[in-house]
Amino acid sequence: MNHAALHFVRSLLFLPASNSRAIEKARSLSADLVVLDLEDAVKPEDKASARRAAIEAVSQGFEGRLVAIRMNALGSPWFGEDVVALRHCKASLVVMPKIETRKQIHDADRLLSRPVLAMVETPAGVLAAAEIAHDAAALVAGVNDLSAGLRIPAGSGRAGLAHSLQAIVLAARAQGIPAFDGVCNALDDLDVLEAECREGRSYGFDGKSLIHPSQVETTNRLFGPSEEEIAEAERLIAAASGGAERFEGRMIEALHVEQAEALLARAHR
Ligand SMILES: CC(C)(COP(=O)(O)OP(=O)(O)OC[C@H]1O[C@@H](n2cnc3c(N)ncnc32)[C@H](O)[C@@H]1OP(=O)(O)O)[C@@H](O)C(=O)NCCC(=O)NCCSC(=O)C[C@H](O)C(=O)O
Ligand SMILES: [Mg+2]
Repeated sequence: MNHAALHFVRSLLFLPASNSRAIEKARSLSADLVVLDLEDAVKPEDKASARRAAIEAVSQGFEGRLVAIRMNALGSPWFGEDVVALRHCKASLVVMPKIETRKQIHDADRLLSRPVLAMVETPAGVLAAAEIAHDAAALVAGVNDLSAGLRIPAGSGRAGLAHSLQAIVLAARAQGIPAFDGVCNALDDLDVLEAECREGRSYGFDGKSLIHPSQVETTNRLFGPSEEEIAEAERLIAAASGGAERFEGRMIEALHVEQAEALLARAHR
């Protein structure tokens, strides 16, 4: 399912819907999409109050920015009540964790009547990503669950995730939907975040999932076109005359003009 505004999202800020201060803080931040979490960030005893808080928060609006609610997983004790509550709430988007089949998204889409972002965060989910992407509004990598599922030792970096992350981008691109990288757990080291943003963008991700306000600026900057990229795109469009030709020491064709135009549209947005 296509949801146009999602194509311009660089930053998805997750926060526990049980944390009222974080909800208030998120209203003043420049995250492109705020995700109010009902799943892993919320303790079992707080699930019901977090659900009420999330619904109340979206009913108040979010200063014009996109807002989603991440439900509890299918098969969890809270899924049914989440569905009932979300059906009538004002969240424009829903995030579903631990998706492993296309049917799960298809059914949820019908039940909830709004676009569903599918989190791909299990080995089975990665293997089914190409199918899931048919009915999802976007794919979101869940790197914490995926690392656990793949038995990647803690602290060993993202090398072991590369194949899965690239499979997620490939699946999303094949269906023309956005793909978002997973979170960076390092809260106090923006160099680690910056390296992850650069790597994620080099894989083709459109943006990244975040867990703290301090991560928003870096992510928006690195997933948005830079001044240099914008200037180069403008020069390329001005110089291009049709087929294959030389431009600043490299070969360009019509597809490079299309890429430059897409980059300028993203920058303008
Ligand atoms: C990680 C945290 C628990 C850290 O909390 P804490 O140390 O208390 O934060 P600070 O004191 O630095 O907070 C400063 C102020 O900023 C607000 N804040 C903190 N985090 C957020 C946020 N995410 N969004 C908005 N505002 C936030 C605090 O309220 C403070 O405000 P104030 O009191 O007014 O000064 C915490 O950052 C946190 O809970 N982060 C989000 C965790 C989360 O949502 N996790 C679930 C998604 S991640 C995931 O699992 C993805 C996937 O499923 C996977 O498997 O990978
Ligand atoms: Mg997860």
